[in-house]
Amino acid sequence: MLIRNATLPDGRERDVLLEGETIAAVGEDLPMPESADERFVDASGKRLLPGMIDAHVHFREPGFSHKETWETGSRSAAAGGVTCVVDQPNTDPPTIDGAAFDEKEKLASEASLVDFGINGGVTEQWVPSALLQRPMFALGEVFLADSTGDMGIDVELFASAVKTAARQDAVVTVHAEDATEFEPGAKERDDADAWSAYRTARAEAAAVRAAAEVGDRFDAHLHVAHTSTPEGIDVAKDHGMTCEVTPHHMFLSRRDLGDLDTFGRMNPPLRRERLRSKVWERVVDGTVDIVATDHAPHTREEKDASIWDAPSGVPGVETALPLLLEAARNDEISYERVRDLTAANVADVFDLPTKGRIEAGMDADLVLVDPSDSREIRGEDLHSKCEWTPFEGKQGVFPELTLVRGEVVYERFGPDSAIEAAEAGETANERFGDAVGVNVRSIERSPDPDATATDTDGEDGDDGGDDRA
Ligand SMILES: NC(=O)N[C@@H](CC(=O)O)C(=O)O
Ligand SMILES: [Zn+2]
Ligand SMILES: [Zn+2]
Repeated sequence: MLIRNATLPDGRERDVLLEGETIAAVGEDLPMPESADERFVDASGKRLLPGMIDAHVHFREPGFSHKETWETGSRSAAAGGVTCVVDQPNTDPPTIDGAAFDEKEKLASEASLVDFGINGGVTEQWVPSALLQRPMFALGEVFLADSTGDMGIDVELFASAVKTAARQDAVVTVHAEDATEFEPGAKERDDADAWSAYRTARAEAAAVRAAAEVGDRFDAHLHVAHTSTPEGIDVAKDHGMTCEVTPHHMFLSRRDLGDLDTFGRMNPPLRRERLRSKVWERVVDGTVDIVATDHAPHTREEKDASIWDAPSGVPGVETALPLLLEAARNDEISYERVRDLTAANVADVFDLPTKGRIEAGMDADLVLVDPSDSREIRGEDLHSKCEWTPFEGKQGVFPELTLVRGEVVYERFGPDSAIEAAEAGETANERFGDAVGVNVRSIERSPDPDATATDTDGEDGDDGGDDRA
């Protein structure tokens, strides 16, 4: 494929030539393809970005396929310009041992339209040696307070997990809320804002501080998931941790709960508008490392309950890049910053040397958008199983074309897309032969074979069940 005259995030206009799964060349006036099998895309006036790497999704399989599946979640990702996702461990069974990891990896390999990583989780029953022997993306999200799945753990188990991960150079991603800082008085209320009043902003900063202490002790790479407050972000960065921000904490606040009602319940919760705007400042100015969606779908029926009974979490994988591109189109953030937050920095934080940039030799994970084509976001147009969005009515710039390692996985106007295949009742595998998605840790991503060594000072045994931490 030759993509001609695309505007790159830094504003240069270039041709991009793809060969197989990789970007073969980025240059000016590259020769037209000779073979009729090769495709030519005129990208004049359009923006080409590296595909988003979403380091935080909950695709719900195995266990909760009524909420989302690898097929529907990855379809939603592809349509939103996300070419690689990282799945979190609060499934059923939870991804805490070898068998659960293998089961999830099989499901993802068979159905995912986009590349993926699978995280390993930590509970009293986790089997660290089995997880670390596998192509696990990172450890996490490790829950310092209960969220969906009730996988909250105490600080001692957290410290032991961080110690184990640090010895193997695995990143640990942390859900940082400290339940001892929640506000029990809020439980008297039953309006949707009570959730935000209950799970306080100070609970985040306290947990980030506690995590930082543990991280320092073991010289570990800690990454704080879904930071939602300026203080949480600042504490994380002051302690040398990396951090992510979700689209809902960038673009929504407690003011929106009047409309969202219980559909706006998530962990950490929406914050005051004053805090939201300071979070956004830190996204724009480069303090925040990455944007990750925490795509956490639940059905309408499940969300339509009292604020204390509704499950926590909102979908977001399909709307994150479109919302950021809308902000870029309105000069609220630069395209380069969008590239860094959604791709380049993610590849750096999680060490994915062939992803996140449009350069010769990199994976051909690409998104083409027409910046003048801003559309209203409507839940019914999205491809996730949950069919609703907290961003209903906002504007977004959606992809025209999404490629994963050179393969078209989404094309808005063309027939050659996996989404069309799905809509015609074909699976992605039927349309493309082999599955498109590949576990990014299992394909030549680990330059140092010792980095995945299994021996951890003899403390953890084989792939057995008798080595629980
Ligand atoms: N964010 C949420 O509110 N919910 C997530 C879990 C999580 O990320 O804490 C979910 O899996 O539903
Ligand atoms: Zn979380
Ligand atoms: Zn999450």
